Amino acid sequence: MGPQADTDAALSLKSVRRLYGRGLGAVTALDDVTISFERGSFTTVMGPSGSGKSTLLHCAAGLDRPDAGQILLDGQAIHALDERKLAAVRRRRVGFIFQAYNLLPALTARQNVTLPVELNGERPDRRLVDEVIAAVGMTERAEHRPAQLSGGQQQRIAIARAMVTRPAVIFADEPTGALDSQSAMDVLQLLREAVDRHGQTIIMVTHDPSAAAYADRAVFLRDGKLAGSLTSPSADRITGWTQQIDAVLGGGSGVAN
Ligand SMILES: Nc1ncnc2c1ncn2[C@@H]1O[C@H](COP(=O)(O)OP(=O)(O)OP(=O)(O)O)[C@@H](O)[C@H]1O
Repeated sequence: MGPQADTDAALSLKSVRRLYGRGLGAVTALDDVTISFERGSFTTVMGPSGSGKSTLLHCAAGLDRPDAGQILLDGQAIHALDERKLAAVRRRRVGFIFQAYNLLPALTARQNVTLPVELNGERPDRRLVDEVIAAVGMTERAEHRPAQLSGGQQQRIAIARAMVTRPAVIFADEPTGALDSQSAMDVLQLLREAVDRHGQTIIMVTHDPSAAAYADRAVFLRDGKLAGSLTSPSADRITGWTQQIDAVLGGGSGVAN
């Protein structure tokens, strides 16, 4: 990549640094990170606890601001925006999927899906809402409230909610961390379909090599730096790669926990 961030990518970070605290206690959570995410690609971000995965996600999604560097989201420079403009970026250009689903308990599944559209001051397009609810296999249960749904079903609704604004990037933070293995596979398959059928761009943090194997690329962070990447990663290759960098750099990576 040249000296500028990649304007064609869905998301591009150039020399991004994020420091927490000052003086002797300062922590460099992101240390000169340069990386691009192509449109319509599925990337997983891996690395040991404290390596900077959440900080990367938060800076890239406009939830946090870097101390240095550039971040282009859907071609827009977001690294220097004020809080009001960043909030607009979060509402319109990104979708979020969290480990704890984060659905509103008083709303039905369908109302949870339409909420981001309404928060943007727009009227939900019924056909699009039906389409995303059908895409996650929740048509039959769309009028249920979250408490009446299993964890896997709640996460499917969270995926529909993330897709409904047709964001440039969906960020998923350990989306299968609270699910049994069958529900986890269903959710990962849905994320894969969002990329393959709908051209969605997804960036997912996970510790689980078998979840990471659904992605097109796995990138590894270590001490706030990019430590390498694998394309078309299999769970075995991810585990092997992790053992290799541990052997070179020393210490446990925690990736396979
Ligand atoms: N608000 C904060 N204030 C101070 N230090 C922070 C803050 N947030 C993160 N850090 C530090 O920055 C580093 C990176 O943290 P981050 O949460 O990004 O790691 P992570 O890879 O997501 O870890 P985990 O897998 O445990 O969630 C860690 O050393 C962490 O302690």
